[in-house]
Amino acid sequence: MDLSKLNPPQREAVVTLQGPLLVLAGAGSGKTRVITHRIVHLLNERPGHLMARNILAVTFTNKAATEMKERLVHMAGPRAQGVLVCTFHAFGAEVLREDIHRLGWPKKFAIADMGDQLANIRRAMREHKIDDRAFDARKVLTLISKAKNSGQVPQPKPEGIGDDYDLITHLVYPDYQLALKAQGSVDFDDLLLLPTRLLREFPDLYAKYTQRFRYLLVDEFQDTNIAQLELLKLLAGQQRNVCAVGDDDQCIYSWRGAEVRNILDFDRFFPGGKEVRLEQNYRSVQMVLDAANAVIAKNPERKAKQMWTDRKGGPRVKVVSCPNDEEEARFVAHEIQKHMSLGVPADEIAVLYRTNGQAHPVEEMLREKNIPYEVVGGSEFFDRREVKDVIAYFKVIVNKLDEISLLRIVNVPSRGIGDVTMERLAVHARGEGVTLWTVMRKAGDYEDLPPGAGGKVLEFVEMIERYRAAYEHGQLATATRKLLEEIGFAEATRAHATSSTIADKKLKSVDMVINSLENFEKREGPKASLLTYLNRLSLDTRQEEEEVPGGHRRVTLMTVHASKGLEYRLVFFIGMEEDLMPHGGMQGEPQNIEEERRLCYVGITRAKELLYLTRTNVRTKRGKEVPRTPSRFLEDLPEEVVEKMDLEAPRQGPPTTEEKNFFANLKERFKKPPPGGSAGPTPGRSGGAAG
Ligand SMILES: Nc1ncnc2c1ncn2[C@@H]1O[C@H](COP(=O)(O)OP(=O)(O)OP(=O)(O)O)[C@@H](O)[C@H]1O
Ligand SMILES: [Mg+2]
Repeated sequence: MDLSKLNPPQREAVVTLQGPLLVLAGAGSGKTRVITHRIVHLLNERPGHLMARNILAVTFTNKAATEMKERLVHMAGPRAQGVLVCTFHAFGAEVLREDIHRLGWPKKFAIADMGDQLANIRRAMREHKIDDRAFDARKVLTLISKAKNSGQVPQPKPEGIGDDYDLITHLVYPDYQLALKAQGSVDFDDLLLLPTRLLREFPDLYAKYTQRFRYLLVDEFQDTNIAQLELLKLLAGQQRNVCAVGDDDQCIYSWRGAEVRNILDFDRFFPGGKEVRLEQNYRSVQMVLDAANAVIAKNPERKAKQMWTDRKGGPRVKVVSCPNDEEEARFVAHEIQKHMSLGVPADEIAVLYRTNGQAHPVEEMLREKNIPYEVVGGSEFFDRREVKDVIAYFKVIVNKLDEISLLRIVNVPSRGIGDVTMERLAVHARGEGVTLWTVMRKAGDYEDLPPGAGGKVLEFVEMIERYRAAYEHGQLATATRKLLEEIGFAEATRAHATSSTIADKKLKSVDMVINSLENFEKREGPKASLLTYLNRLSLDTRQEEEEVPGGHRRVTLMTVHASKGLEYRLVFFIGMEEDLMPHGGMQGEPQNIEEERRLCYVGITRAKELLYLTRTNVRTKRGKEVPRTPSRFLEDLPEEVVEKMDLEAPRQGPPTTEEKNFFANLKERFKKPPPGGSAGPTPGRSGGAAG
């Protein structure tokens, strides 16, 4: 590897191999690049006969992990295959796959999704006689998750001060945990907490993992939570070869438990290490960088950073006022079309927004103009009812303890097994102290079931067991087609849908599940199992894409949260208004204005060459027109970096000479991504909730 492609502080970070190392630096300064180069350097130097499998690199999203792995293989050849690159959660799942039985879970544990979690919480609430319509189970789940991520058991606040939710959470939490375990499941937070327990409680496992992972690297360290830090500290062992890179100005997940102190107090958690600062920004032109710096400078309590770029000038940041959201979308689509005709590839263009709901108008306009695009995350594909049903079948087939999924599908499509039957069976299960599945297998023995119900339950059980065996032989897609055929899924869907178009849409979603199984089998080869498929799904809820013409080169639409770490030549940051950016501004002051500001900074710093900040005067909300106020962040932009445009008096027509020249110059330079660069241009879905 050519170390001359790094600047001196980057090089220092790459070649300092022993002990803790923190790289704290602003956006686009090459932090991710330091990680990839450091790994390649490790593979070359092989300190202490190091092997690729001794290296663990942790990224924030699955997509980032895949990209980093590809880049490593590109840079270092096939030997890089052995490096484990994944998110903290995927890493936890891997550890649990091998050793969770030590804690009393079945080896084939399942990962509960949000639906499973909420169902368990509602059930526990009902058992405590708490009305699950009066109290929001989601809120309880958030509180449980917060407590778990900060390494605590939820406790009600001292008497008199705590509110109802604290108390409910405290009551429900133990039942929730027990239920998950009884179902052979873990939740997302357990993917961090249980591995930590394994390393703490079993010295042999501590030895196994600390000996295996001799070098640890963590990207986006500012958005790690306490549970992740704990796991990292344990994994670091005595050698403490931990390299963390991040930017405190980009901590944007504190609402989900990210703890910026992890990076600010790195030296306290890993004493005696080295800290490297990077100051040159290689991503953005001066105009964009100036805008970003001006916005973030207003945050108090940040580690001040000097950032400079030698990409002087560049076109000014375009601040565009639009009469309404439709016009905003039309403008964005029009500009995208214009730049594409100037030679900017679609996958170098991104549209960013604060909330998923803002994507729809833009999508419509892009479709109208036949511009290929993809929406990252935000799709409720796996929330669609029919998709959930099919997945629930998979879950039951893999794990008979999964009662939540079992109850979901036992009568879907309807097969004459009603609520009364299942309630009675549940009573028997509780009475005998066995699982629901166990009593279902002998449903014929119970006399209190409605007439004929016992036989139907037995038929269902027989079928599931038959498929359990069938899926053992791989051929997942084929088995699924058979299963759906046998249960009459298509007919039932048609019979229940209000129109044939809706039925077609639903069945198409199911086809997409089968497609994704097929792709999975192709990727994994003979070792593809339904269980690993399900685990992949829970770790990477990437939207299954609908067919879009235009192949891989597409414009990307995503939330600012999902855009972390990525870069595009052209960025449209839409909805720069109070109440959106910052979210919850105006009427209710934003809960965390500093975090909103960081989010704004993250969005701006995705742009390499040209940035559009758009806003509307009026936005349609549930059919009503709501007047809008410009974002306070727009006021922070220095006048000399901004070009204002008002669409009430639209500036139509061909690109300005300024733009033309700029792109002509850059066309050559950006034909290929610079070798060894790090942030790939085509993002998928953030682990969003994952990571
Ligand atoms: N020394 C360098 N020479 C040339 N290009 C560089 C250098 N360092 C980084 N780059 C390029 O700068 C861009 C930004 O780098 P990178 O994505 O690693 O930054 P980052 O600090 O991780 O940003 P973020 O904070 O947004 O994650 C990439 O295109 C990368 O290839
Ligand atoms: Mg990065």
